[in-house]
Amino acid sequence: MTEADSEKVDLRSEIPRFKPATPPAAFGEFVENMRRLQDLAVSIDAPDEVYAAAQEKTAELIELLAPFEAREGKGPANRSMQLPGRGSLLMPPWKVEKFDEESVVATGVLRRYHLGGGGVAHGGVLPLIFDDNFGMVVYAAKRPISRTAYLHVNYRKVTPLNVPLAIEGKVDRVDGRKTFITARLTEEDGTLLADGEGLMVQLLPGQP
Ligand SMILES: CCCCCCCCCCCCCC(=O)SCCNC(=O)CCNC(=O)[C@H](O)C(C)(C)COP(=O)(O)OP(=O)(O)OC[C@H]1O[C@@H](n2cnc3c(N)ncnc32)[C@H](O)[C@@H]1OP(=O)(O)O
Repeated sequence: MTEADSEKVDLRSEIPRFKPATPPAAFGEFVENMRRLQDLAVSIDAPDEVYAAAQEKTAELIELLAPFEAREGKGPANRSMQLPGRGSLLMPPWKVEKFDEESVVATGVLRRYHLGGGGVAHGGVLPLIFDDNFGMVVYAAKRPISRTAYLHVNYRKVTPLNVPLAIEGKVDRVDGRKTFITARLTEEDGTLLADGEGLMVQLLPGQP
């Protein structure tokens, strides 16, 4: 078996196996600094010389990091379960609080770089949170590896920034290859902000 073959799941599908990572000590702080940079990049109103200095520093950073670019599943980003958002900058920095067959709960805040307009979260961020939750529900419920066929979000109230939020998703029903999942996004006091439903379809061998 080649190294590439050993990274495939043979019993359920051929998509890459999810392998949790134990990140190097400085990785978590590096990601948090990158998140802070994202907050600043979307919010600062600085003089030209500040942008010029920042541009030089970011160019240095790119030069430092570029030689270490690795294929999917090799670096710690997206696989570090103990870090907010699994250490992925794509994901909001939320922590998984519950991960079992009954449900998956994640909590966290949305921050400045998630701003849509009017001081509240961009509507497009919510499907990302729901989709990620659905993916974890499929894993936690030990359903076969699946992809999202559809995802429907009902926006019940605007979603505030910098306020503790929680999403809880669970399997609603199963029909052959199809797993239907429902989830609710709430504030700490239980106020419903959005609810969603999705269909995850089991991948067949050979499906990407
Ligand atoms: C420790 C572990 C931690 C884990 C952490 C990791 C978390 C990571 C989380 C990341 C998570 C990210 C996750 C992501 O974001 S996955 C990325 C987003 N999703 C995609 O890119 C999927 C693209 N689409 C496809 O690949 C195919 O269309 C799929 C595979 C979905 C189905 O194509 P396939 O050719 O295989 O199947 P089929 O067409 O015969 O359909 C099969 C059945 O399904 C029914 N159907 C299909 N579509 C729909 C629809 N739209 N509405 C209603 N029904 C629909 C269909 O009627 C049929 O039903 P039935 O006639 O049998 O009754």
